[in-house]
Amino acid sequence: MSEEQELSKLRDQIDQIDQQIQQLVNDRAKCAQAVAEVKERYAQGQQIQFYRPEREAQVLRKVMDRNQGPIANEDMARLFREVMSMCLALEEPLKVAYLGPQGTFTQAAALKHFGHSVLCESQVSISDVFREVEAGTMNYGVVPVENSTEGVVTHTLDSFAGSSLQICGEVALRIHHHFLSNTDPEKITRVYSHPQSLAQCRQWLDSRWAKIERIPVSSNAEAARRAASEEGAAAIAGDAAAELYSIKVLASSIEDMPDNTTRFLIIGRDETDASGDDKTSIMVSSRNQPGALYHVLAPFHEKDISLTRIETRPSGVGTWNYNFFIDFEGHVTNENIKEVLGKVSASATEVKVLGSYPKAVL
Ligand SMILES: O=C(O)C(=O)C[C@]1(C(=O)O)C=C[C@@H](O)C=C1
Repeated sequence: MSEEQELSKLRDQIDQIDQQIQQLVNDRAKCAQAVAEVKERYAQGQQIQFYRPEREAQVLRKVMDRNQGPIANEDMARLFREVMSMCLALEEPLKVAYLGPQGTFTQAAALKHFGHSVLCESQVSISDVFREVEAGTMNYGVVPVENSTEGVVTHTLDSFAGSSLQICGEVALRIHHHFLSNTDPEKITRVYSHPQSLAQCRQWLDSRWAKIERIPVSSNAEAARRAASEEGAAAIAGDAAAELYSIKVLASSIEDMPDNTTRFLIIGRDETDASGDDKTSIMVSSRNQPGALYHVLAPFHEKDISLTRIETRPSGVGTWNYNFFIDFEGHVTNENIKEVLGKVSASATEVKVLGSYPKAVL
């Protein structure tokens, strides 16, 4: 057989398989439409929850568990992420608010979590994301909460104190920063970026661009926007911003820590059912007395529950009063978690469950 003949035979096979995949994807979409009809039929005047974070996590975990390759587990899960996103859009086109502007890592996190068939709308501040979701103008919101190099995003944690919103998911995103400019490198006099990104690339800048001015701006996307149009300016930003503002990548992945990762939270108005592999976030206000944190944490140790994060923030009430933000493994409906929370409540002035949600799959 000639090369031409061999290729033609294989391409015929690919055409047939594509036809089957297409048919099956549409069959799946029809099932999702039928699911929507059932949800509507049983709604009884209640707000219908078309988006089901726990089910989506289960579907993606199954995809990864049964995957045999040669396509990598994560790549296969991303494909199904998009299929499910399209199916959900047939049930209800979701509106998702994110900390903008366009081209930020938070937008990338929103798309990674929900897939590309949702309507993403950028917001100016974290408070605006909370407000839009609380008001019901947007179905869900995406906000950054912590970075592996720079630590916690305090504004996000503080916003939970006065909000009724629930965390219904988390996304982790590897953050790659690039040094961008459309100017001749010899003529670069300043670099714009968000303060956290400047900090995350400090050593790289010190060693290569020690003499240029570092100018903090409100977002990396804003940095790229300015650098794209200003002579002598550079920006530190990610792929999406570089693409959006057509700005050249002079050096890529310049972050000081190679595993630089940011974690984002998905916030919504509803509680999420258990998916089988969940996390819970709580906020504990405690009395200003010796051993306060010990009494809050001891019940977790007694029940052998893994804490994944703990942050302390001034409560804003009186002086030297604190809120502890604690993340741990498990779902509020698990019996052992209920017991632990009962004990924590006994030693605290307030325990607020910020949400139980599936651990990030992708
Ligand atoms: O199982 C459901 O409740 C569905 O609506 C179906 C489906 C899916 O496509 O698999 C779609 C959206 C939900 O977020 C979860 C899953």
